[in-house]
Amino acid sequence: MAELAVNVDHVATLRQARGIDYPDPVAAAVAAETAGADAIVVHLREDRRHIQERDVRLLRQIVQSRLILEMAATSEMLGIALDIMPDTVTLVPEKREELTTEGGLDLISHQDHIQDAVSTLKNAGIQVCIFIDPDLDQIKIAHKIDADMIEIHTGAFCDADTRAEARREFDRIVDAAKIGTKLKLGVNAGHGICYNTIKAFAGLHEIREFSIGHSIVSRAVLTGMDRAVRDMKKLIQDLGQAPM
Ligand SMILES: CC(=O)[C@@H](O)[C@H](O)COP(=O)(O)O
Ligand SMILES: NCC(=O)COP(=O)(O)O
Repeated sequence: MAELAVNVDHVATLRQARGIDYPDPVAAAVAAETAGADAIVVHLREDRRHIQERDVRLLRQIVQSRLILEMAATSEMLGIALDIMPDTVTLVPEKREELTTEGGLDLISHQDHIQDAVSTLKNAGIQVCIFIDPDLDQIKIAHKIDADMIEIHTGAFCDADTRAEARREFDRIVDAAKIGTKLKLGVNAGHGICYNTIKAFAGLHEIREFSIGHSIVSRAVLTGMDRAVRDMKKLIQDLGQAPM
C-alpha cells in the first residue's frame, strides 16, 4: 500500500497571516502522525512565507515517522539541511513570485548543479528525492545523477480543465512511474492532489508515497469548524450573565 506524507505548510500560512504563534505546524504534524501519516513534509521557502527554520528544527525533534524537507538547491538551504538532518530532502525549483511550485526541476538545464547537491546530501546520509515533471528525459537524468527517489509533479493532472487534458496528463504520470520504477528509483507523487483526484491512482502500484498538503489542511479547517464554534460558544456561555 502506498504511504501518505502530509505537508503542513499551510498551517503555517495561517499563522504567518497574523504574525502570531498559532496555529503551529508542529502541533499539526503531531496530529497528522496520530491519524496515521507516514511522513511529515515541509517546504522551507527562501522567502519564509510559511514554514520557518524554527519549525523545521522542532519537527526534527518531534516527528516520529519521517521528516521530508522540500527546498531549493541553494547553498543556504543545503547548509540548513546538513545542520538539521531531515530523513529526506526533496529538491524543488523555486521562484520568489510564484503562488506555489509551478513545475518540476529542470534537470536538463541544471544537471551539474543538482548533481552536486545530490552528492553533498547523500554523503551526509540524507536521502534525496527530486521533484520532476512526468518527463522521461528528466527521469533518466535523475537516475544518472544518483537520486534515490523522484516525486512526480501531479499538478498538471490535478489542475486540468478538461477530461481529455486530465487523461493525457495522467497517462504521462503512468509512463513516468513505470520508467522510474524500472530504473530502480523510488517513485512518489505530489502536488495538488485532492479527495477526488487521488481516486485516479487506483491500481498504479508503482507509486510508493503520495505527498499531500493543501487539500488536507483545507478539509481540516472545514471538518473542524463545528467543534471550534461549539468550543467558543461554550466558553461564552460559561462567562455567565454580564453584570448590569
Ligand atoms: C513541491 C510541491 O509541490 C509542494 O510541496 C509545494 O512546493 C509546497 O509548497 P507551497 O506549500 O509553498 O505551495
Ligand atoms: N510535494 C507536494 C506536497 O508536499 C504537497 O503539495 P500540495 O498538496 O500542498 O499541493
